[in-house]
Formats: sequence, structure tokens, C-alpha cells
Amino acid sequence: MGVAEPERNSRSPWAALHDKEEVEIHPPSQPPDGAIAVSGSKSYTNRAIIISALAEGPSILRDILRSDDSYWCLDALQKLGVSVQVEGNTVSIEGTGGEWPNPSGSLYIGAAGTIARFLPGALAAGSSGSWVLEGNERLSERPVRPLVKALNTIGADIRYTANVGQLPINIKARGLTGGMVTVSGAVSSQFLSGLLISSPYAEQRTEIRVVDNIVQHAYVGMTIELMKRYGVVVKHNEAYEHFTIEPQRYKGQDIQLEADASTSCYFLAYAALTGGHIRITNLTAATLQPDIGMLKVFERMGCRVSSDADGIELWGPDSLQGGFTISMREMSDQTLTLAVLAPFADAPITITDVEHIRTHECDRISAMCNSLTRLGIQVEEHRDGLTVHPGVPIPGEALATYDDHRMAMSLALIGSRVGGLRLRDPGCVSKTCPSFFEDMRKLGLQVKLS
Ligand SMILES: O=C(O)C1=C[C@@H](OP(=O)(O)O)[C@@H](O)[C@H](O)C1
Ligand SMILES: C=C(OP(=O)(O)O)C(=O)O
Repeated sequence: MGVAEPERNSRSPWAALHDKEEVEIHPPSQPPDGAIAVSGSKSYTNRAIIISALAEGPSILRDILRSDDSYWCLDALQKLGVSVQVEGNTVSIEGTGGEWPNPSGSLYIGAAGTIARFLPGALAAGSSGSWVLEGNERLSERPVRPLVKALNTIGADIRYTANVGQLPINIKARGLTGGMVTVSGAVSSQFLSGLLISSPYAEQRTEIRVVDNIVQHAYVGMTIELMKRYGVVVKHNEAYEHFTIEPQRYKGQDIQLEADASTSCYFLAYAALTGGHIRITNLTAATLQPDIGMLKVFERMGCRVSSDADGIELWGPDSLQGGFTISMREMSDQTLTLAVLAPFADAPITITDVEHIRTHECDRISAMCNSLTRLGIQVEEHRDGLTVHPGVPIPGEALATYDDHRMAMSLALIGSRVGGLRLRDPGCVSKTCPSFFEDMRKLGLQVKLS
């Protein structure tokens, strides 16, 4: 697989490490014993930003994630004329009730899948306006067709301005009619979330039927939960196959956002790999974020995990246990984390059911297989996953990070066990965790940026 040069234009003013080409990592001098408060959930932050803009009245969002993905989301709203005020990690948004003050413009959204899938419906729900939504090159390759098709079925006018099925798209607002619509969730759950977020603003009831199996159900649950906090009710069956949304309006809210469970897993994995102890001080196991499911995986690998009302902590074992096959379909952002734990386990680990991550920030299955192979680890690539065998990674030339925050954060963890691991373009972590290397340094990992 060819490795494209990172697209630094998608790095926002909230990104870190702009001037850094490489990071070199060495294990901590002793196993870590520390605590960290992780920044806000990307998924909740971008949902809350968009729903607050659609709402009637003001909203305050506390402890947002400050990263590229949330920056581009707020930037798009400001370009749409929405009044947004950012003070540290707190954002105040004046809801527009679904009418966008700036009737035209070009909205650049970097590499953020959430914005690409949540904003089109919100824009189309307005009664007038015409905007072009564009992202970086990789985001333009990622699928949007099922979403566009579904939104057009309920009255939207969305057209591709370059290649069919890809960003950029032109959204002409003329209101949504509602009605019956089908959508696919097999490639991305975000299509359904985007459709749900905009549906209450349709003229009539919207009935959504999912035609296949959604890849990560919990993200749909998070969407419905947040909609409810803004006063909008979604009726659905337990399996998330059909949904009914009556015309309703979001009401502005004051929301305390949760910490990001996906990001938390890198710090927990660090303890798992080093026989150390890490406590996440601001996330509980009660979260709806699916990646919390990694706690069970860590336990299965021999870690001790404890969670209470204040946080989650993990103690790494003397040696990690492997020898299992696991479907990561419902928490597939953690595929890469598990793949870097696997060489240090006592038997192979096979990950299945994650073909859809080939259309994430990079083809993650291929990229991880390639990276582990370069480190001398035996891997087998499958259509829908990979098998990783135990081995000792041997760092050689600096590894590519594929402009993928999760590739960078996962591969960095290997450096907690073997000295001299080098990664190119460490700044790509800014998509969701600009402070990653600084945070890891504070927890004892030896990090040299150049
Ligand atoms: O709705 C969301 O916030 C997300 C849904 C998931 O995407 P897919 O359903 O496209 O895999 C996940 O991988 C992504 O990081 C965030
Ligand atoms: C798939 C991811 O992001 P996106 O929101 O761009 O889909 C991710 O963060 O792993």
C-alpha cells in the first residue's frame, strides 16, 4: 500500500506539533503509576456542536474536545453565520432553529467523518441556502453515498460537485419533507446518526429502516441519547432496525461532555503493556461510548481493571495473554490498539468483522499489517481483519503514520516496550488528541520530538 504524504492543510489551529517531522520513543525507566484526565469525546463534541446550532436558544458545552475534528466543526458553523464563542474548553452556541444566517459559502471540514456525515442533513433542513462541503483528500475518498441518497429521499437537494459518491457535495437547502426512507449502516453507522440528527426538522414524520447490519450500534445509541437531552424523542426497536421521528425542535442545553473513551484506551493500553498502573480520572464504565468494551478485552489479556463512580484504572500483568479470536465490529476504533498489544501476548490474536475500517482515515487493516511486518512481526491480513503473532518488534526506519491519529497513537505504544521506535508525522494525532505525546511523556514514556 502506498503511503501518501500527510495532508497538513487539514491540521487546524488547535493542532500540535506543526513543525515536527518525527518522534522517537523509548520505554519508561520504570512501569508507569499515574493518573490522567482525558479530554472530551470527539463523538459527543461534534454531535453536541451541530445539535446546539440546530436548537432553539443558547447552549453551553463544557469540556469539549479541542482538536482538529472539533475545530473544523465550529469553524463550519461560524462560516454559516452561527454565533459561537470558545473560552478554553467551554463553547457557547446560539441556536439558529435550523435556519443558517449565511446563505452560501464553502465549508472545509478537514478529515472529520463525523462532520461529513452529520452536517449535510442539518444544512438541508434549512429553508434556503447553498453550500459546498469539502474535506481533505482522504475524507473525499470515504463513503457518503448512502447518506446523500437517504437525505435526498426525504426531500434534500444534495449533489456531487466532482466525483459521484464523494465529497465535495453541494447542499441546497429547501427543507426536508420526511416520509419513509431506507439507509445502509454496514459501512458506517454515521450515515444513520446523520439522518437521525436532521429528521426532527422535517415537515412530516420520518420513518427510517436500516437495510443491513449497522457496524457500530453504540454510536447510534449515543446519537439518540444526546437528541433526547435536547428534548427530541426517537422511537425505535431494540435492534435499531427501524426508527420513527416526529417533527420536533431541539431546545438549547447546558451540557457537560464525557471524556473520550477511545483516547482513554491508549493510556490504559500503556499500563497493560508495561505492567504499570494508569487511572483515567474522568470517565466511568457507564458510558455509552463503545470503546469502553476494551476493558473486557484488557481483562481477557490478564489485566486487572477496576472502575468506580470517579474513574477507571488498570494494572498491567507480568505477561499478556493471547490465543483468541475476537470480533471488533462494535468497537472497531480499538482494532489498532489491540493489534499493537498482540505481539506482546503469549499466543496469536485474530481480529474479525472490521472490513469497514478499510474506509477510515486510511485502510487501517492494510496499514497495520504493513507496519507490524516492517517491525518483524508475523501478521496475516484478512479481508475483514488480521491475525497477529507473538514476537519482538525490531524498530528499523521511521514508520509511516498514514495521516491517521489512531495509527500514530497505537504504534507509539510499541515504543513502551522496545527502544528506538520512530514514527513520522507525529502531529497527525491532532485529529482527536493533540496532547497525546505530551500526555504520554508526563506518564513516563520517553518521547523525543524532532
Ligand atoms: O458516530 C461517531 O461518532 C463515530 C462512529 C464510528 O464510525 P463508523 O460507524 O463510520 O465506523 C467511529 O469509528 C468514529 O470514530 C466515530
Ligand atoms: C473513524 C474515525 O473517525 P471519523 O470520525 O473521521 O470517522 C476515528 O476517529 O477512528
